[in-house]
Amino acid sequence: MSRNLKALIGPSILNADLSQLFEESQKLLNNGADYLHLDVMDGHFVPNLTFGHPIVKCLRSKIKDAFFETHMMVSKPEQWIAPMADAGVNQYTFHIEPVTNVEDVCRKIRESGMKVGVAIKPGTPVSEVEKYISISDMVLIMTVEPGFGGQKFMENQMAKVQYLRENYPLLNIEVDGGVGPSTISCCANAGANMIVSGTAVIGAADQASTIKLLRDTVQTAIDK
Ligand SMILES: O=C(CO)[C@@H](O)[C@H](O)COP(=O)(O)O
Ligand SMILES: [Co+2]
Repeated sequence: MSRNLKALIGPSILNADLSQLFEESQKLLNNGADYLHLDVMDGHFVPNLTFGHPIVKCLRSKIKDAFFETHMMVSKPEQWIAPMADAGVNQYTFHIEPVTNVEDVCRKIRESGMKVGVAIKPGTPVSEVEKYISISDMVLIMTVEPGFGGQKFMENQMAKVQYLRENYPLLNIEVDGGVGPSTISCCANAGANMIVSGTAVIGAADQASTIKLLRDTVQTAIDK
């Protein structure tokens, strides 16, 4: 794999104690998280609700320098670009499934100063997202049906990761859903370099060593 790639671990705070959002987030960063993955759900694109830009803005007011990725599980991603940029988001990752003009959304995200992530659900073919790689900074391959933390990792999604890594050696490929110590080798060997992990990190007795294990496994596969 290309040595120019970097293994990055972005814990999801979805299953954390959200009444302590700042403390939980700061703890993850102190324990070595490379970035925070913030799951935004609108109750329409997915059957669950979380939080939006006002909460992200509050978190940003207390955490100045961490990289924030918002995973936008929403039906109208275009609607939240400006508010999320204003809230201090660094990367805006959105699902392409409900969007008719993906190029437009990518351009608007970039113009607002954020990085662009494009995401697909397990049922969406990789060819659907491949079209947008040249105008994106990252592709997210979901390894569960989006909507809830704590689900079982879908190993059959690794074929998509493998295909992308073989064809795009420098692409940032993120996986999200059911990723933890027992599934990380699968992700690393397929070629993912950006790892979202929720329950496995939040619930770990030792967060720092869990984050390190995830990162070391991925970096070792990259350096092979
Ligand atoms: O986007 C999602 C779920 O829709 C994820 O970010 C998960 O919330 C990650 O949590 P685990 O599956 O690792 O518990
Ligand atoms: Co997510």
